[in-house]
Amino acid sequence: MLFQVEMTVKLPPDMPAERAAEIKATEKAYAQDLQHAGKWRHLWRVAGSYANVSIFDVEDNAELQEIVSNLPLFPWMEIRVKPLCRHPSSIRDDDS
Ligand SMILES: O=C(O)C[C@H]1C=CC(=O)O1
Repeated sequence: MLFQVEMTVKLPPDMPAERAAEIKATEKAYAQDLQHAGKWRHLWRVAGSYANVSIFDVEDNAELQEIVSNLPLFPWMEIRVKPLCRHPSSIRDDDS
């Protein structure tokens, strides 16, 4: 199942820079592992914002919940999820 997930990160301004850097490094490793595993298909920065638009390819809602809630930045994120399905006018034969 494909989902579009929009994540907006709002770190507290008083979080020490070293702590923020540590969380971001852990987040990067987690995100890259999921990309290598094919679960996190696309990861795009929203220009001008500390936000991303991502496409996840997961088994079901429960797997998406598991992945997203384990993001190291999850406590400081606003997340919006939209389920996706194929568009009848798409010129592609599959969801690539
Ligand atoms: O930077 C972000 O958009 C937040 C988060 C998502 C992947 C990652 O490495 O950090």
